[in-house]
Amino acid sequence: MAKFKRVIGIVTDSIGIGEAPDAAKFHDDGADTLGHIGAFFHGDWALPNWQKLGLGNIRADAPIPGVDPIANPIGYFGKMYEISAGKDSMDGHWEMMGLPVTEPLGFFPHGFPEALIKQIEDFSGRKVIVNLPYSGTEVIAKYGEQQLKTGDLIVYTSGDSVLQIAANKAVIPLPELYKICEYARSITTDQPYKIGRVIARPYVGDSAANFTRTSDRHDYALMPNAPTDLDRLQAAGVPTYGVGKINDIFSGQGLDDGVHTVSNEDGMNQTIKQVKSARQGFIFTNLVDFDAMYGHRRNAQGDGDALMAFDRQLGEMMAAMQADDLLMITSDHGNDPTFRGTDHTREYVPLVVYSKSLPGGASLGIRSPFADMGATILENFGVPDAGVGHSFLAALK
Ligand SMILES: O=P(O)(O)O[C@H]1O[C@H](CO)[C@@H](O)[C@H]1O
Ligand SMILES: [Mn+2]
Ligand SMILES: [Mn+2]
Repeated sequence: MAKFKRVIGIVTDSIGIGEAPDAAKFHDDGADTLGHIGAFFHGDWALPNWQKLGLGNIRADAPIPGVDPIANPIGYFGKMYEISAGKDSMDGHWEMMGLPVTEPLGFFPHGFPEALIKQIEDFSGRKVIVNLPYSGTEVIAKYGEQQLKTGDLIVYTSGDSVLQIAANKAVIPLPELYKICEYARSITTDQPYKIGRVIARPYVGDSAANFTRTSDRHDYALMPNAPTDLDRLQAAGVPTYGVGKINDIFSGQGLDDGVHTVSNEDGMNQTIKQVKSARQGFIFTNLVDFDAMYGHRRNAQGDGDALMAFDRQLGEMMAAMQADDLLMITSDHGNDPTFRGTDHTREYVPLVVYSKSLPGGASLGIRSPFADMGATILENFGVPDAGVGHSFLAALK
């Protein structure tokens, strides 16, 4: 019988806790999302609920300003580093679920090859402009007015394996944008492209001053190339439920059901709603605002405010939890809002684990790969794992 009837896994997307052992390989040495947000606030901010679970105890040697270690955390705490070739959301989430991404995904720092662009132009009947790495808000501010006049497609990428198409809904209706993205997805799945995600980036507005991206963004990810822990749970009859971007990241594979969300607040409300319901099994939640609204925008104030808002909802969630619930909070990569550039940063991710029926107070140490999370969930539900991760279930005592 499962030790915990329900496991709730929350990914605070892009909240790293200091440079990973291989950060230099990614030119990310010195990155520290949580530490630098704390420093930005001069310690004058607070994450009291997360801190109670042990967030500040993860690196007592180099405390996060404003989130000090405490004497008796009620949760278990540690940090993890990933072994995947990249530092994108897919790498992080797939690795959590037992499938590290070892073959690097296609990465096009100078834009996509002409032949691919031509295929997209031929299919859509529209011209492609930009075709360079860009911040998504900057690219529409710069080229959105041109798009309004011409109906051209704004194609851009980033430091991740992504092909993104920005389209003003007034000139390129949403169904058409989705169709073009589905087509782009279908031709970039295999080598020589093997692009992690094609992303539809709709926005509204009639001038650079008011262009605003909308929440009907859609990610078309590669299908997992092997079974993940979600598939293993599902095959064993353990219910699986995704909140937010989870369904997109796994292309729905291994998920029984789920809900898309419009914000972190909505994501937490949806998760709390499930916790208050009779649902059992694994609830997997992604909170993407930290990443999309603040990390990539290099907005430390916004990131910190969003973390404090999350912490308040975390308090609500802890109050709603039952004795046989297990909560895990972690992240998929870093995105230091004080770092150069606008890309993800290769960092450790925090791990805190909590249940009302456990005493807490112990360290889970430095763990790798992220698959330790999935292995623990599988062991809890009595499902054999693939041997990639190492379960820490026995340490929860
Ligand atoms: O700058 P925007 O459009 O937010 O895009 C960012 O979001 C993408 C996927 O989450 C990242 O690869 C980065 O490019
Ligand atoms: Mn992410
Ligand atoms: Mn991102």
